[in-house]
Amino acid sequence: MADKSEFDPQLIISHKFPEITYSYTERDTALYALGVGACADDAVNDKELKYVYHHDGQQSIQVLPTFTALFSLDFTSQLAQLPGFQYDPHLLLHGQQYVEIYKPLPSSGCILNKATVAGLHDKVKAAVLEIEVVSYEKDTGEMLCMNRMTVFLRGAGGFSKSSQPYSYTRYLANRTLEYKIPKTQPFSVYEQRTQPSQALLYRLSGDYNPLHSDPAVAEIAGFSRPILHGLCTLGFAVRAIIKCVCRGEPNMIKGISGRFLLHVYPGETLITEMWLEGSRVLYQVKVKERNRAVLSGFVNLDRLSSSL
Ligand SMILES: CCC/C=C/C(=O)SCCNC(=O)CCNC(=O)[C@H](O)C(C)(C)COP(=O)([O-])OP(=O)([O-])OC[C@H]1O[C@@H](n2cnc3c(N)ncnc32)[C@H](O)[C@@H]1OP(=O)([O-])[O-]
Repeated sequence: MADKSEFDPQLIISHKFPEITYSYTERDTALYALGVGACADDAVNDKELKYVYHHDGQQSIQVLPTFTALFSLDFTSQLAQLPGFQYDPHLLLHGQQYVEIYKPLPSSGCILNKATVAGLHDKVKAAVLEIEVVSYEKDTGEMLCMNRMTVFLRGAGGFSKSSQPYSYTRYLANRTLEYKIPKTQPFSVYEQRTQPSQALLYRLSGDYNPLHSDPAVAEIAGFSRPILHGLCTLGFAVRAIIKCVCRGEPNMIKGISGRFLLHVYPGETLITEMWLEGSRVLYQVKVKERNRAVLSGFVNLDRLSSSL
Protein backbone atom coordinates (compact mmCIF):
# COMPACT_ATOMS: atom_id res chain seq x y z
CA MET A 1 0.00 0.00 0.00
CA ALA A 2 1.38 3.44 -0.92
CA ASP A 3 2.38 5.90 1.82
CA LYS A 4 -0.37 8.55 1.49
CA SER A 5 1.48 11.10 3.65
CA GLU A 6 4.01 11.54 0.85
CA PHE A 7 1.38 11.90 -1.87
CA ASP A 8 1.33 15.55 -2.97
CA PRO A 9 -1.24 16.31 -5.71
CA GLN A 10 0.00 19.88 -6.19
CA LEU A 11 3.57 18.71 -6.87
CA ILE A 12 2.29 16.05 -9.26
CA ILE A 13 0.09 18.30 -11.42
CA SER A 14 2.73 21.02 -11.70
CA HIS A 15 5.46 18.58 -12.75
CA LYS A 16 7.33 19.36 -15.99
CA PHE A 17 8.41 16.21 -17.82
CA PRO A 18 11.56 16.44 -19.94
CA GLU A 19 10.93 16.32 -23.70
CA ILE A 20 11.65 12.90 -25.18
CA THR A 21 12.83 12.15 -28.70
CA TYR A 22 11.56 8.91 -30.25
CA SER A 23 13.06 7.57 -33.46
CA TYR A 24 11.61 4.69 -35.45
CA THR A 25 12.25 2.90 -38.71
CA GLU A 26 10.13 0.80 -41.10
CA ARG A 27 11.31 -2.25 -39.14
CA ASP A 28 9.58 -0.84 -36.04
CA THR A 29 6.31 -0.10 -37.83
CA ALA A 30 6.25 -3.59 -39.41
CA LEU A 31 7.07 -5.26 -36.08
CA TYR A 32 4.30 -3.24 -34.43
CA ALA A 33 1.79 -4.35 -37.10
CA LEU A 34 2.68 -8.01 -36.49
CA GLY A 35 2.34 -7.37 -32.73
CA VAL A 36 -1.28 -6.25 -33.15
CA GLY A 37 -2.15 -9.24 -35.32
CA ALA A 38 -1.75 -7.96 -38.89
CA CYS A 39 -1.44 -10.86 -41.37
CA ALA A 40 -1.60 -13.35 -38.44
CA ASP A 41 -4.37 -15.43 -40.02
CA ASP A 42 -3.53 -14.72 -43.65
CA ALA A 43 0.06 -13.94 -44.59
CA VAL A 44 -0.91 -12.87 -48.13
CA ASN A 45 -3.82 -10.62 -47.13
CA ASP A 46 -3.85 -7.87 -49.77
CA LYS A 47 -5.33 -5.36 -47.28
CA GLU A 48 -2.65 -5.94 -44.62
CA LEU A 49 0.60 -6.83 -46.38
CA LYS A 50 1.17 -3.09 -46.81
CA TYR A 51 1.79 -2.77 -43.04
CA VAL A 52 4.64 -5.28 -43.03
CA TYR A 53 6.06 -5.36 -46.58
CA HIS A 54 6.61 -3.14 -49.63
CA HIS A 55 3.63 -4.73 -51.31
CA ASP A 56 2.87 -4.25 -54.98
CA GLY A 57 5.70 -1.77 -55.55
CA GLN A 58 4.69 0.59 -52.73
CA GLN A 59 7.50 3.00 -51.77
CA SER A 60 7.19 2.67 -48.01
CA ILE A 61 5.54 0.55 -45.33
CA GLN A 62 2.12 1.94 -44.31
CA VAL A 63 1.78 2.84 -40.64
CA LEU A 64 -1.22 1.74 -38.59
CA PRO A 65 -2.86 4.74 -36.84
CA THR A 66 -2.55 3.07 -33.40
CA PHE A 67 1.27 3.19 -33.75
CA THR A 68 0.89 6.81 -32.56
CA ALA A 69 -0.07 5.55 -29.08
CA LEU A 70 3.50 4.26 -28.59
CA PHE A 71 4.66 7.88 -28.28
CA SER A 72 3.05 8.13 -24.83
CA LEU A 73 4.73 5.02 -23.40
CA ASP A 74 8.17 6.44 -22.62
CA PHE A 75 6.56 8.63 -19.96
CA THR A 76 5.31 5.65 -17.91
CA SER A 77 8.91 4.82 -17.02
CA GLN A 78 9.17 8.36 -15.58
CA LEU A 79 6.28 7.92 -13.14
CA ALA A 80 8.60 6.41 -10.52
CA GLN A 81 10.48 9.74 -10.41
CA LEU A 82 7.36 11.92 -10.35
CA PRO A 83 7.72 14.11 -7.21
CA GLY A 84 4.94 13.70 -4.66
CA PHE A 85 3.72 10.49 -6.27
CA GLN A 86 3.48 7.22 -4.34
CA TYR A 87 2.24 3.99 -5.89
CA ASP A 88 3.11 0.33 -6.24
CA PRO A 89 4.28 -0.19 -9.86
CA HIS A 90 3.08 -3.83 -9.72
CA LEU A 91 -0.49 -2.58 -9.39
CA LEU A 92 -0.46 -0.14 -12.31
CA LEU A 93 -2.95 -0.86 -15.11
CA HIS A 94 -3.63 0.99 -18.32
CA GLY A 95 -7.09 2.53 -17.89
CA GLN A 96 -7.80 4.53 -21.04
CA GLN A 97 -6.18 5.86 -24.20
CA TYR A 98 -7.36 8.80 -26.28
CA VAL A 99 -5.59 9.76 -29.50
CA GLU A 100 -6.06 12.61 -32.01
CA ILE A 101 -4.23 12.18 -35.31
CA TYR A 102 -3.50 15.37 -37.27
CA LYS A 103 -1.37 13.87 -40.04
CA PRO A 104 -0.62 10.29 -41.19
CA LEU A 105 2.71 9.13 -39.78
CA PRO A 106 5.69 8.63 -42.09
CA SER A 107 7.00 5.04 -42.18
CA SER A 108 10.14 6.15 -40.34
CA GLY A 109 10.86 9.29 -38.40
CA CYS A 110 12.19 11.24 -35.48
CA ILE A 111 9.48 12.53 -33.15
CA LEU A 112 9.67 15.07 -30.34
CA ASN A 113 7.24 14.24 -27.51
CA LYS A 114 6.14 16.82 -24.94
CA ALA A 115 4.14 15.61 -21.93
CA THR A 116 2.13 17.23 -19.16
CA VAL A 117 -0.05 15.92 -16.36
CA ALA A 118 -3.58 16.39 -17.71
CA GLY A 119 -5.53 14.95 -14.81
CA LEU A 120 -5.36 13.39 -11.36
CA HIS A 121 -8.29 11.82 -9.55
CA ASP A 122 -8.72 10.13 -6.20
CA LYS A 123 -11.03 7.12 -6.68
CA VAL A 124 -10.33 5.94 -3.09
CA LYS A 125 -9.52 2.38 -4.18
CA ALA A 126 -7.20 3.80 -6.85
CA ALA A 127 -5.52 6.94 -8.14
CA VAL A 128 -6.19 7.81 -11.78
CA LEU A 129 -3.46 9.80 -13.51
CA GLU A 130 -3.79 11.28 -17.00
CA ILE A 131 -0.72 12.17 -19.05
CA GLU A 132 -1.10 14.17 -22.24
CA VAL A 133 1.62 13.83 -24.88
CA VAL A 134 1.79 16.08 -27.94
CA SER A 135 4.07 14.76 -30.71
CA TYR A 136 5.89 16.81 -33.32
CA GLU A 137 7.99 15.85 -36.33
CA LYS A 138 11.43 16.81 -35.04
CA ASP A 139 12.80 18.35 -38.26
CA THR A 140 9.77 20.40 -39.30
CA GLY A 141 8.16 21.07 -35.92
CA GLU A 142 4.83 19.98 -37.42
CA MET A 143 2.30 18.64 -34.90
CA LEU A 144 1.44 15.00 -35.72
CA CYS A 145 -0.77 13.70 -32.94
CA MET A 146 -1.88 14.00 -29.33
CA ASN A 147 -2.25 11.11 -26.86
CA ARG A 148 -3.98 11.21 -23.52
CA MET A 149 -3.03 8.12 -21.55
CA THR A 150 -4.83 7.23 -18.33
CA VAL A 151 -3.15 5.02 -15.78
CA PHE A 152 -5.19 3.31 -13.08
CA LEU A 153 -3.08 2.87 -9.95
CA ARG A 154 -4.71 0.32 -7.72
CA GLY A 155 -4.14 0.94 -4.00
CA ALA A 156 -2.88 4.53 -4.53
CA GLY A 157 -6.18 6.32 -3.84
CA GLY A 158 -7.34 7.87 -0.58
CA PHE A 159 -4.87 10.76 -0.74
CA SER A 160 -7.49 13.56 -0.62
CA LYS A 161 -6.95 15.99 2.23
CA SER A 162 -10.60 17.12 2.35
CA SER A 163 -13.89 15.19 2.48
CA GLN A 164 -14.37 15.82 -1.28
CA PRO A 165 -12.34 13.32 -3.34
CA TYR A 166 -9.53 15.17 -5.14
CA SER A 167 -10.17 15.59 -8.88
CA TYR A 168 -8.17 17.76 -11.27
CA THR A 169 -8.50 18.00 -15.07
CA ARG A 170 -6.45 20.36 -17.19
CA TYR A 171 -8.46 19.92 -20.40
CA LEU A 172 -12.01 21.17 -20.86
CA ALA A 173 -14.71 18.57 -20.22
CA ASN A 174 -15.78 17.75 -23.75
CA ARG A 175 -19.19 16.29 -24.67
CA THR A 176 -17.70 14.83 -27.86
CA LEU A 177 -15.73 12.40 -25.67
CA GLU A 178 -18.93 10.87 -24.34
CA TYR A 179 -20.33 7.72 -25.95
CA LYS A 180 -22.78 4.95 -25.21
CA ILE A 181 -22.53 1.46 -26.67
CA PRO A 182 -25.88 0.73 -28.40
CA LYS A 183 -28.09 -2.20 -27.47
CA THR A 184 -28.92 -2.78 -31.16
CA GLN A 185 -27.35 -5.34 -33.52
CA PRO A 186 -23.86 -4.20 -34.53
CA PHE A 187 -23.17 -2.98 -38.07
CA SER A 188 -20.23 -5.34 -38.24
CA VAL A 189 -18.50 -7.98 -36.10
CA TYR A 190 -14.92 -9.18 -36.47
CA GLU A 191 -13.38 -12.11 -34.64
CA GLN A 192 -9.69 -12.85 -34.28
CA ARG A 193 -7.79 -15.09 -31.91
CA THR A 194 -4.68 -13.62 -30.31
CA GLN A 195 -1.63 -15.90 -30.16
CA PRO A 196 -0.47 -17.38 -26.83
CA SER A 197 2.81 -15.53 -27.57
CA GLN A 198 1.05 -12.26 -28.51
CA ALA A 199 2.36 -10.20 -25.58
CA LEU A 200 5.90 -11.53 -26.10
CA LEU A 201 5.77 -10.27 -29.67
CA TYR A 202 3.97 -6.99 -28.90
CA ARG A 203 6.43 -6.01 -26.10
CA LEU A 204 9.18 -5.68 -28.72
CA SER A 205 7.42 -2.46 -29.77
CA GLY A 206 8.66 -0.86 -26.55
CA ASP A 207 6.51 -1.81 -23.55
CA TYR A 208 8.75 -4.18 -21.58
CA ASN A 209 6.69 -4.21 -18.36
CA PRO A 210 7.16 -7.78 -16.98
CA LEU A 211 3.43 -7.89 -16.16
CA HIS A 212 3.08 -9.04 -19.77
CA SER A 213 5.85 -11.64 -19.81
CA ASP A 214 6.76 -12.86 -16.31
CA PRO A 215 4.36 -15.26 -14.53
CA ALA A 216 5.72 -14.34 -11.08
CA VAL A 217 5.18 -10.60 -11.68
CA ALA A 218 1.71 -11.25 -13.08
CA GLU A 219 0.82 -13.20 -9.94
CA ILE A 220 1.94 -10.32 -7.65
CA ALA A 221 -0.32 -8.06 -9.75
CA GLY A 222 -3.27 -10.41 -9.14
CA PHE A 223 -3.42 -12.36 -12.41
CA SER A 224 -3.12 -16.10 -12.98
CA ARG A 225 -0.62 -15.49 -15.81
CA PRO A 226 0.84 -12.58 -17.84
CA ILE A 227 -1.80 -10.37 -19.43
CA LEU A 228 -1.93 -8.68 -22.82
CA HIS A 229 -0.92 -5.03 -23.16
CA GLY A 230 -3.99 -2.78 -23.35
CA LEU A 231 -2.59 -1.05 -26.40
CA CYS A 232 -2.25 -4.43 -28.13
CA THR A 233 -5.97 -5.11 -27.63
CA LEU A 234 -6.67 -1.58 -28.88
CA GLY A 235 -4.51 -2.28 -31.94
CA PHE A 236 -6.57 -5.41 -32.75
CA ALA A 237 -9.82 -3.45 -32.36
CA VAL A 238 -8.79 -0.55 -34.58
CA ARG A 239 -7.46 -2.97 -37.24
CA ALA A 240 -10.88 -4.64 -37.20
CA ILE A 241 -12.51 -1.24 -37.79
CA ILE A 242 -10.10 -0.43 -40.64
CA LYS A 243 -10.98 -3.78 -42.24
CA CYS A 244 -14.75 -3.73 -41.73
CA VAL A 245 -15.63 -0.02 -41.92
CA CYS A 246 -12.73 1.78 -43.63
CA ARG A 247 -12.35 -0.79 -46.46
CA GLY A 248 -8.67 -1.14 -45.54
CA GLU A 249 -7.86 2.61 -45.61
CA PRO A 250 -6.04 3.39 -42.30
CA ASN A 251 -5.70 7.13 -42.94
CA MET A 252 -9.46 7.62 -42.57
CA ILE A 253 -8.91 7.42 -38.81
CA LYS A 254 -8.59 10.80 -37.08
CA GLY A 255 -9.32 9.95 -33.47
CA ILE A 256 -9.35 6.90 -31.20
CA SER A 257 -10.74 6.47 -27.72
CA GLY A 258 -10.73 3.33 -25.61
CA ARG A 259 -11.37 2.30 -22.01
CA PHE A 260 -9.87 -0.97 -20.81
CA LEU A 261 -12.62 -2.72 -18.90
CA LEU A 262 -11.00 -6.05 -18.08
CA HIS A 263 -7.66 -7.79 -18.69
CA VAL A 264 -7.09 -10.09 -21.69
CA TYR A 265 -4.98 -13.24 -21.55
CA PRO A 266 -2.80 -13.88 -24.62
CA GLY A 267 -4.36 -16.69 -26.66
CA GLU A 268 -7.93 -15.49 -26.06
CA THR A 269 -10.24 -14.64 -28.95
CA LEU A 270 -11.26 -11.00 -29.42
CA ILE A 271 -14.67 -10.22 -30.88
CA THR A 272 -14.93 -6.58 -31.99
CA GLU A 273 -18.50 -5.29 -32.46
CA MET A 274 -18.95 -2.01 -34.38
CA TRP A 275 -21.81 0.46 -34.76
CA LEU A 276 -21.92 3.51 -37.05
CA GLU A 277 -22.95 6.90 -35.67
CA GLY A 278 -22.35 9.54 -38.35
CA SER A 279 -18.63 9.58 -39.00
CA ARG A 280 -17.96 7.89 -35.66
CA VAL A 281 -17.61 4.14 -35.09
CA LEU A 282 -18.61 2.96 -31.64
CA TYR A 283 -17.01 -0.33 -30.72
CA GLN A 284 -16.85 -2.93 -28.00
CA VAL A 285 -14.40 -5.81 -27.71
CA LYS A 286 -15.38 -9.02 -25.95
CA VAL A 287 -13.29 -12.03 -25.03
CA LYS A 288 -15.10 -15.01 -26.56
CA GLU A 289 -13.86 -17.63 -24.08
CA ARG A 290 -15.15 -15.69 -21.02
CA ASN A 291 -17.96 -13.76 -22.76
CA ARG A 292 -16.80 -10.55 -21.06
CA ALA A 293 -16.38 -7.03 -22.47
CA VAL A 294 -12.72 -6.01 -22.19
CA LEU A 295 -12.55 -2.71 -24.12
CA SER A 296 -15.00 -0.14 -25.46
CA GLY A 297 -14.78 3.25 -27.09
CA PHE A 298 -15.05 5.07 -30.40
CA VAL A 299 -13.07 5.88 -33.50
CA ASN A 300 -13.60 9.15 -35.39
CA LEU A 301 -13.27 8.98 -39.17
CA ASP A 302 -12.70 11.86 -41.59
CA ARG A 303 -15.57 10.50 -43.71
CA LEU A 304 -17.56 7.32 -44.19
CA SER A 305 -16.53 4.94 -46.95
CA SER A 306 -18.84 5.71 -49.90
CA SER A 307 -19.75 2.04 -50.32
CA LEU A 308 -21.20 1.68 -46.82
C1 LIG B 1 0.02 2.58 -19.17
C2 LIG B 1 1.11 1.81 -19.82
C3 LIG B 1 1.38 0.44 -19.23
C4 LIG B 1 0.43 -0.54 -19.75
C5 LIG B 1 -0.18 -1.44 -18.94
C6 LIG B 1 -1.16 -2.34 -19.47
O1 LIG B 1 -1.31 -2.51 -20.66
S1 LIG B 1 -2.19 -3.15 -18.33
C7 LIG B 1 -3.32 -4.10 -19.34
C8 LIG B 1 -4.44 -3.28 -19.87
N1 LIG B 1 -5.35 -2.81 -18.87
C9 LIG B 1 -6.20 -3.64 -18.22
O2 LIG B 1 -6.18 -4.84 -18.42
C10 LIG B 1 -7.19 -3.02 -17.25
C11 LIG B 1 -8.57 -3.59 -17.45
N2 LIG B 1 -9.54 -2.94 -16.58
C12 LIG B 1 -9.76 -3.34 -15.29
O3 LIG B 1 -9.18 -4.32 -14.82
C13 LIG B 1 -10.76 -2.56 -14.47
O4 LIG B 1 -11.61 -1.85 -15.33
C14 LIG B 1 -10.08 -1.54 -13.50
C15 LIG B 1 -9.26 -2.35 -12.46
C16 LIG B 1 -9.17 -0.59 -14.28
C17 LIG B 1 -11.17 -0.74 -12.79
O5 LIG B 1 -12.12 -1.60 -12.28
P1 LIG B 1 -12.75 -1.35 -10.85
O6 LIG B 1 -13.81 -2.37 -10.68
O7 LIG B 1 -11.66 -1.30 -9.84
O8 LIG B 1 -13.33 0.11 -11.02
P2 LIG B 1 -14.83 0.60 -10.74
O9 LIG B 1 -15.73 0.17 -11.86
O10 LIG B 1 -15.22 0.26 -9.34
O11 LIG B 1 -14.65 2.19 -10.86
C18 LIG B 1 -13.94 2.92 -9.89
C19 LIG B 1 -13.69 4.30 -10.44
O12 LIG B 1 -12.66 4.24 -11.45
C20 LIG B 1 -13.16 4.67 -12.71
N3 LIG B 1 -12.68 3.71 -13.70
C21 LIG B 1 -13.09 2.46 -13.87
N4 LIG B 1 -12.41 1.86 -14.85
C22 LIG B 1 -11.56 2.80 -15.34
C23 LIG B 1 -10.63 2.79 -16.38
N5 LIG B 1 -10.43 1.71 -17.15
N6 LIG B 1 -9.93 3.91 -16.62
C24 LIG B 1 -10.13 5.01 -15.89
N7 LIG B 1 -11.02 5.08 -14.87
C25 LIG B 1 -11.72 3.98 -14.60
C26 LIG B 1 -14.67 4.62 -12.60
O13 LIG B 1 -15.26 5.58 -13.47
C27 LIG B 1 -14.90 4.90 -11.14
O14 LIG B 1 -14.85 6.30 -10.90
P3 LIG B 1 -16.21 7.09 -10.53
O15 LIG B 1 -17.14 6.87 -11.70
O16 LIG B 1 -16.67 6.43 -9.27
O17 LIG B 1 -15.78 8.50 -10.34
